[in-house]
Amino acid sequence: MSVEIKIQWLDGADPEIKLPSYETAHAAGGDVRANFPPEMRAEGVTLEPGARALIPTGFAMEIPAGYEVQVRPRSGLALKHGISLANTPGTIDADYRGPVGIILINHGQEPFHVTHGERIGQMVVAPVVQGAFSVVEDLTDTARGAGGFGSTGRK
Ligand SMILES: O=c1ccn([C@H]2C[C@H](O)[C@@H](COP(=O)(O)OP(=O)(O)OP(=O)(O)O)O2)c(=O)[nH]1
Repeated sequence: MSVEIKIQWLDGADPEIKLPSYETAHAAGGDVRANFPPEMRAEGVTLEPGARALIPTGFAMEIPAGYEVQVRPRSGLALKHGISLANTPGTIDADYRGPVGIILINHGQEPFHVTHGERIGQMVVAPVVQGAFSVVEDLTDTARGAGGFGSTGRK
């Protein structure tokens, strides 16, 4: 299934850069690209080891109510270069209309150069269920009870 996600290019964005794109027929995530303003296009951004940076996508978006967009790392960049997102998965709310940015972090040992148009993350559209949080005196008993944080061991 698909839902319409409206994209608006922001001032200074390069409209030649592709919109988030599904690279295979059943890809869950659409790859999203760095879209730098004109003054940054030539040099891009270099992330030193341990550094993080907000990388612009160049667009704002309108997600239908009842959905979110999750921004996730790309496994190839993670494996080869240690590049992830500092807040993975990033959450784009349906009522957000500001610039969408990708918070890259370099967990690798080498500087990583982000070029204009490079695919830096992937966007997964997901349904949202809001919780109706309420205070109660007692919670129902379960076999697990308070066991957690490794209580069942490692094997
Ligand atoms: O990787 C991200 C994460 C968030 N956002 C935008 C969309 C999202 O709807 C908004 C707020 O994100 P979030 O709720 O994660 O941030 P917050 O730190 O709780 O800020 P706020 O108080 O504005 O909600 O920022 C991005 O562009 N990229």
